[in-house]
Parts: sequence; structure tokens; C-alpha cells
Amino acid sequence: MTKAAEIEIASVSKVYGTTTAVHAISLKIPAGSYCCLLGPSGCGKTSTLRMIAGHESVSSGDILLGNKDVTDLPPAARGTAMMFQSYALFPHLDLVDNVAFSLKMKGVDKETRRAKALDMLKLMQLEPYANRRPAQLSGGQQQRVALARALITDPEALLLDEPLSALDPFLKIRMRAELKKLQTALGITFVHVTHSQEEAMALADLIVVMNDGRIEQAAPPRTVFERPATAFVARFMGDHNVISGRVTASTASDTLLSVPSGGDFWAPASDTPEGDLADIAIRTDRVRMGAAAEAGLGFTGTISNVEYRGSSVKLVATGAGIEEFTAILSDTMFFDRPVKVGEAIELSWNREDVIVLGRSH
Ligand SMILES: Nc1ncnc2c1ncn2[C@@H]1O[C@H](COP(=O)(O)OP(=O)(O)OP(=O)(O)O)[C@@H](O)[C@H]1O
Repeated sequence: MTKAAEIEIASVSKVYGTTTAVHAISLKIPAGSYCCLLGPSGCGKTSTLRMIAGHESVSSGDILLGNKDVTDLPPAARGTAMMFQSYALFPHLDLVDNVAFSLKMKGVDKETRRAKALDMLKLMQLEPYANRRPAQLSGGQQQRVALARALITDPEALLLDEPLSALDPFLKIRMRAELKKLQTALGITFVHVTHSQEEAMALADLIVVMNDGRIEQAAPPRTVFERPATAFVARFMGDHNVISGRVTASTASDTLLSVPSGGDFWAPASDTPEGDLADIAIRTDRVRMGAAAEAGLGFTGTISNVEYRGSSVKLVATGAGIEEFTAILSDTMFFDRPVKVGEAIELSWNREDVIVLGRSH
């Protein structure tokens, strides 16, 4: 089970009646990688996954699996397998028959399919439960049965629709680690739909951030976090402050961003012409208390919330035309000079911490 396929999505759209759920997206998912489709509810990630699986037709565009055009092939002929959010297990069948089901559909003889199902159950450490029915298992065990059932067809790519959403928080983190281990061991391509940025960061080699049927950014987790492409990505990934304003001056090296009825902020040179709207992001953990070293790298705000988090303290401030600006300070930094809600405070950051964001489509 080591054949992995690259997945290529070429200008794929999905239209349901009058709703365009996916707008001509293009994406290459490298063979053997762990890809997470990430975005808020309704952004088109499940539609995209279902089109890769063949459970949903493509309105326009092509889907290639390892250079083979699978756009018009039925799900079972594609080389993909899908694991559903609800696991979709048959309640009246024991685990062996649940796992062996797709082989039965393919006409594989009983002895061969039962032996293969037992192998898969062994891989998932479920052998002792082989004769149980799904209702006699825990949530985590049911999830492993669903994985075994998807993997029994030796797919080149495994497609997972919110695979962890039915689990409690503790199990979610444990199963997350198991999914990653499994993907590494099998070496096949995984495409995993989630709305949790934490899950995507923990698992993915490639994060595809979707918004309103379009791809905002497709990059490794560290790039998405450190260099979010758009204001949407910066806000959705969290841990970033976004300042939106208008470019009021620019030189070869600097841009001045003016917040409407607010402050002026420094940004590196960008292509945005004077007078146009622009966004910058500053990581919440790069903000400090104290005056800015240079103009445009800070502001005086009023504290609207203080949250103690153990090793850090989260401050939220308002000022300079910015409604909500968050600073995550180390506990020592905060307790050196504790501040309270309602107090005025100077917040600042360094030039190298200013990220210029692109515009969404
Ligand atoms: N069968 C359908 N008929 C009509 N509209 C649909 C259908 N399936 C999805 N949609 C619409 O297409 C858009 C994208 O839906 P999709 O399920 O792909 O999003 P999603 O990002 O996976 O959301 P969620 O996280 O809530 O599952 C939504 O506006 C949704 O209402």
C-alpha cells in the first residue's frame, strides 16, 4: 500500500442551481502529502472533496489523479477512498463485514475479503473487536473502523470529511496524532476537510484556505501562519491583528497606511497605489507594551479586556481607529507592569513584524 497519487484540480467549479459553491479553483496536491482543506462553514471545502471522490459531479474543469483524468469516472474506479463525517457504518454488520463491504461489492470471494478485513482491523488495533457491531464500540474505535473500511481498497488517496468532528476534545487530539502516523506509515495522499485551523496546522503539509468558493492561500502551515496572503487568512488563522486603511503616501521603501479617523501606520513598500485600500497584519505575540521606537509602529489604546492564560496574558485594546487589537504578553512582561481594563496603554511592534496582505478575489 505505498502507491500515492498527485491530485490535480484544474479550474474546477461547482454550481448547485443558482449557487456557485466552488469558483474555478486550481490546485496541485503532491503525491504522498497530507493536505487540509480549511475554511468556515459553506466555503466549498466539502463540495471540493466530494468532487475529488466522484460523489459530486464537476460543473466545469478537470480532476486528475496521478496524471489520469478521473473527472467522469465513478467513485470506485478512481483510486480514491472516502471516510465520511458520520462514519456511515452498517449497524447490523459486525466489524469484519463492515470493513469487507467494498470488496464484497467488487465480487471478491468471502475468504479473501475476510482475511483482508482482518488485516485492516489489525492495522487499526481493532482485531479483538472483529465480531462486534459498531454500536458496541467507542467513538474513537468507530472512527478507526471507518478508516479501515476506506483503506481496504488500497486507495492512492484517502479523502476525509471532518473525520474528527464527532469526537470529544481529548479523543480528537489523540486520533489526530493517529491520523498523522497512519498517513506517514501508508505514504498515500490524504485530503482532510476541517474548519479547525489548529487541526490543519497540526496535520497538514499543505493547507488550502478556502473562502466563499475560492482558494485564498495554498501553502505549508508555517507559511500560512507567518505570511498570511490576505486579511481573510490572517483573521481565520487567528493570532494576528489586521489593520485596514488607505495608502496615503508611498516611497520606494515605505508605505503609510492611514486608518479612517484613526492613526497612521508604517508598512513596507507595496504595489498598492496611493488612495487605495490596503491591509497589514501584526502577530499578537509580536506586540509589546511601551512606546514605539519609530512613528507608525504603535499607538496608544485603551484596554478593553485582560485575560490571564497561565504562561501568557491576553490584552485587548481599542484606539487609533482600531476596534480590537490583541497583544499576547508573557506573564513576566505583564506582571512587571500590570494594567487594568480602562487604562490607557502604549502598544508597539518592530518594522520586521509588519506583514503586507494582498486583496481577496
Ligand atoms: N446539494 C446542494 N444543493 C444546493 N446547494 C448546496 C448543496 N451542497 C452544498 N451547497 C451549497 O454550496 C456551498 C458550499 O457548501 P459546502 O458543503 O461545500 O461547504 P463547506 O465548506 O464544506 O461547509 P461545511 O463546513 O458547513 O460543511 C454552500 O453555500 C452550500 O449551501
